[in-house]
Amino acid sequence: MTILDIHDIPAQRRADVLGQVPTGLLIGSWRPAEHGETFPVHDPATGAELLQIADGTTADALAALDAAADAGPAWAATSPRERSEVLRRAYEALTARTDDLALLITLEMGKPLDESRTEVSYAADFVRWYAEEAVRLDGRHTASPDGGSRIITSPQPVGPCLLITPWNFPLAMGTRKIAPALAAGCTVVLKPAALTPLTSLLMAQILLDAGVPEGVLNVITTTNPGTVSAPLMADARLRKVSFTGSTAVGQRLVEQSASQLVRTSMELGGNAPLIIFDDADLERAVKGAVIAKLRNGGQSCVAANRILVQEGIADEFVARFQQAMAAVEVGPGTQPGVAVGPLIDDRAVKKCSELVTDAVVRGAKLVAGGDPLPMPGHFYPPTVLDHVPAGARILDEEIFGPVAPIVRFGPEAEAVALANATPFGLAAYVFTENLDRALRVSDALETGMVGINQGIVSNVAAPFGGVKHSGLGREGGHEGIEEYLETKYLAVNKS
Ligand SMILES: O=CCCCC(=O)O
Repeated sequence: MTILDIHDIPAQRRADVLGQVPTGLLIGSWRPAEHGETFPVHDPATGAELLQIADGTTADALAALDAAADAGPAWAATSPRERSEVLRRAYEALTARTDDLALLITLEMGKPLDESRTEVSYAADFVRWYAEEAVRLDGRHTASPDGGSRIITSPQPVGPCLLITPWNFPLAMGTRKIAPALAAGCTVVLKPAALTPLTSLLMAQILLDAGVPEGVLNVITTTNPGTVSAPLMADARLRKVSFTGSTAVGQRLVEQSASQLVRTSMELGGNAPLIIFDDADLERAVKGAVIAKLRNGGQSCVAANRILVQEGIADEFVARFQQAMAAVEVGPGTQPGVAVGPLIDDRAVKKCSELVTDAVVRGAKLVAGGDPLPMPGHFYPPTVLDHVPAGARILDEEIFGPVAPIVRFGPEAEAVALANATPFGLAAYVFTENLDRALRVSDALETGMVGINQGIVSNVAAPFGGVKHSGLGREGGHEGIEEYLETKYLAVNKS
């Protein structure tokens, strides 16, 4: 591993991009928080304060729902083509601002600039995809079995939505929810994570400039998420909540959804197994394992959390994987050549350290990394643990960092049993050159997504989501817009 020096981008460029971020709340139009309170947003690479922004209250959240509810009927009544064109303009505008948005993502979240650019393109693509889906919504027309009625169905927007997004993909997790909601004719209140709200604020301004009407998109930033979400969940006007984050918070929101029977989409935690069989293409498996582990510094719900390797190939795989992980450059995301930036905060570094120590104490062998880096910011190196025994915490908990625990297995059935031995069920990865095995194992895995011979499943055209404690519903693809639609059925007398 190479640890690069802290080398910042020019102060003027940084000030320019921060100067473009609106610092208020978007409640129809931009406003300060009700009580004028603000909170700081920090750079995880240096700990430096980036900006102070409005700290929203319950009253602000309810005002945002007022704005969304008031704007709802007019937005739902726009033609699909009109909504599509607003979204298409938003896609063009986001793409044109790639450099600004990418720098902002790197400054507040830490990922390397190249990865931030990839996130901007991924995020903008959701907007393009749903601009295209907006004009492809349809229903059915059929006859009742007795021939006495026509049955006509049509999709209707569910109504005002609360969208709660995480810090790890501050732009893409926003557009993955906002774009299908707006395409369906819904209005929204967005609550971004307190650690990374700046990207959402700039994105919101870009969407307004592209023609999203006042009240259709509202943004409440806050350090106290419960004071925003709980009153909205209890309000009969809210019809939908979409959340990406931890399973514990998701469960709380699902409980709260009961009182007003609010529809829920929950994209929650993961514990992805990455399974490598003896018959895998080893080069492809190593490359896939590195990306599945290190994308976003391992801070992703679909990150490979457990690497399961079949005995016959294990020594060779571990040798090559250890070498690839150890060669990765770690440093501030603004530094060229860096592939892994800082973790989001000290707690994340502490968690990685604790999980590694626990595994080693139980008998795992540390073969790369293993200690927080002695530099300012929250840096943890790519780390590989071999022979991790059952019972180690790292096999049961979401790591959210660049640590790869390896478990060796014998027969295929053992791999499937190990993979499924978790309450989570988001993503899994399978590496094998045998098509029958790939499909058989994929069928047996209790997950919403399976990557076959590749370490990335994310794709705007595909339904992203999990089973078991990993959530409810799907985002992306055609399925993603259905989360924001109700079916209305007309019974038309035929006689
Ligand atoms: O933590 C989950 C974010 C998922 C990002 C993606 O790959 O779409």
